Amino acid sequence: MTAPFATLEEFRHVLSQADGPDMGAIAGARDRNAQLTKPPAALGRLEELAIWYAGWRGTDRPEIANPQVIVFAANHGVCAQGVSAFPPEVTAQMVENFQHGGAAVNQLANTFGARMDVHTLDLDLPTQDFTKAPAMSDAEVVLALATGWNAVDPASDVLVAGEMGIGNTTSAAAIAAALFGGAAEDWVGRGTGVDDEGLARKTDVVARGLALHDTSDPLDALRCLGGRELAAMAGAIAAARHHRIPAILDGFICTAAAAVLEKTAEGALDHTVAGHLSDELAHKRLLDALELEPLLALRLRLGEGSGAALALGVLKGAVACHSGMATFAEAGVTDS
Ligand SMILES: O=C(O)c1ccc[n+]([C@@H]2O[C@H](COP(=O)([O-])O)[C@@H](O)[C@H]2O)c1
Ligand SMILES: Cc1cc2nc[nH]c2cc1C
Repeated sequence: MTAPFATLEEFRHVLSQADGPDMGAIAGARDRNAQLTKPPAALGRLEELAIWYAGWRGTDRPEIANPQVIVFAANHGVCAQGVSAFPPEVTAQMVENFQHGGAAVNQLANTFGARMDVHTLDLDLPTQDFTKAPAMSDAEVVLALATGWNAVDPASDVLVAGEMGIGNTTSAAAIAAALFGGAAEDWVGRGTGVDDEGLARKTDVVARGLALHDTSDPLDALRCLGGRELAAMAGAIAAARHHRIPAILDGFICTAAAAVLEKTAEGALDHTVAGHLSDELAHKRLLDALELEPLLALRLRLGEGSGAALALGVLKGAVACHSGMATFAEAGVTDS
């Protein structure tokens, strides 16, 4: 499928046109939920999840049969500043690992019955170092958004957008600071595990990036501070909305990319749920700013879509209960 935008302004327009959920399906799902063989609200958040899912799928009794995990990989010019515990070549090496099924996310996607696709975005062409120049041109960021958009299978029924990109927690911290304000140190964390010196360098890099660029427009924040994989995740999450495919957000980098959409068009993340709380320090701040409550908190800080893939298991459980359980009448169980 070809992305319905060729410029940032057209992308903005697409976001502004997004439809809401099917209110009839939500009402039907609420009604069904009330008849299932359990005390009222005994399945807690699973009940809300199933009703939310039903609304986006447009049926009161949905199924999850075709979840799609997509991992987007890209490289970052800002790595030259010494902001990661690992060298940039690890990005391409991990892509090979994904392709051979050897990464954590391969196992999690398999465990929860998801197809997994890997998309590289010009790995040999890192973005510009954002302390010196905008990370991407208009054309580059639009191309990355479109790559993400086009990667989504319209026939899938859940999207997990994950990423791999050495240096990208620096990019995500800078974007989060540009979108929500606060100081660089509020948003910078240890990523793959930088030491105290590395953390101080990273904080300075983010502060310099924020000082250099006019990021009052969220899409400019993405272009000037982002990476191609962040733009691709934003494009994929926007495409999911277009196709009425609920999406599960992953960790700090994925949430920063998604936040660009919400800041561009309020409500743009209504079809998403926060899969987990990452151990990257500022993820909590970012989720709070977006008023998102994560499904899981397992101290993961891996990326790749791993936390969201685990949360897919929770969502599948919620939908299976909702659509598969018997009603009080069907089971002959006495209602209250
Ligand atoms: O998802 C997260 O919250 C997360 C937190 C810390 C690190 N990561 C992963 O680690 C890489 C970025 O870390 P860094 O230190 O190179 O900026 C990138 O490949 C991410 O997938 C991911
Ligand atoms: C080994 C490794 C695997 C990853 N997966 C996502 N980010 C990563 C970063 C590193 C360094």
